[in-house]
Amino acid sequence: MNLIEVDNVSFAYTEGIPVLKNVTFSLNNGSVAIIGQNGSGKTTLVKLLKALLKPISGDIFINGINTKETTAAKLARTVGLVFQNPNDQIFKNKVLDEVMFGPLNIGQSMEEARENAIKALETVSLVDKKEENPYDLSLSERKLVSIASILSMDTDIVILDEPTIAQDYLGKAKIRSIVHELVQRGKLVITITHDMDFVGECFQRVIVLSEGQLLLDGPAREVFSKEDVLRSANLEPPYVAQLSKTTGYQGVLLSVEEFVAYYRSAMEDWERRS
Ligand SMILES: Nc1ncnc2c1ncn2[C@@H]1O[C@H](COP(=O)(O)OP(=O)(O)OP(=O)(O)O)[C@@H](O)[C@H]1O
Repeated sequence: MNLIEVDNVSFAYTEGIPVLKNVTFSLNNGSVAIIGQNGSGKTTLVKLLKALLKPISGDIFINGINTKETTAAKLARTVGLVFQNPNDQIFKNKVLDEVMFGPLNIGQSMEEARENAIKALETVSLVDKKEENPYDLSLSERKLVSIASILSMDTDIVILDEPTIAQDYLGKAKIRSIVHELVQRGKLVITITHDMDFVGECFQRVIVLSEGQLLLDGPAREVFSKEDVLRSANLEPPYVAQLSKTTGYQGVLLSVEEFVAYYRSAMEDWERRS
């Protein structure tokens, strides 16, 4: 059984104006980025995965349960969704209370919830801010608090909506390490993002939506090699992939680490031959 099964799903907010058209894919554990230009249907798709919306045709199964027969609240133990804007998610006036809210809501004891919240705050390096008001923190820190409040529930599926927005270099590095750690622990991590560098560095699989349809679905390296198809959806491969092309490299490099390793071995080759 797949963790997520999306079977021929269509959706419209307004009758006759489809936003998603016959989308089919399945996901298990690992990391998946859903990309596409503005309005291609990414946020709608993750709201469907969380049962905040229901398909008008087709079905979505989460752990075998049809989202038409459940609610977002009932899925809270399985699917955690971190909103793009932390201000839409945060409503407590103490960081610790905010991060404990989810665990308490799914029935954990006070002690268990506190323990899980502290663990989650350690993961995002904000345990020292646990007594503060989230609104006294920077936007970047608030975003990390909203991630912690999902991590504290230890769901099998973690969905991150534009996690790198408002993050500086260190914040992005922190989010990358959180994604890697979750994947290592066997979770399914889904992101929707416009940040192709983040996708290249962090995500194993890429799903491309274009005008509500699934345009590409495959390993990141394969998807980013299809430049013409990406261009037709107004998307570009990660910067490092584009840079490596200018050096004559034939494949697709996805991260700075891969670029440095390639460049180093090319220089060694060149030195050996000269
Ligand atoms: N609540 C809503 N009511 C009506 N139309 C909506 C609603 N939410 C989104 N839409 C429309 O649905 C389409 C898909 O929007 P969606 O937000 O899913 O796309 P997206 O790929 O996430 O875009 P972005 O990258 O800009 O966040 C757009 O045309 C949008 O205007």
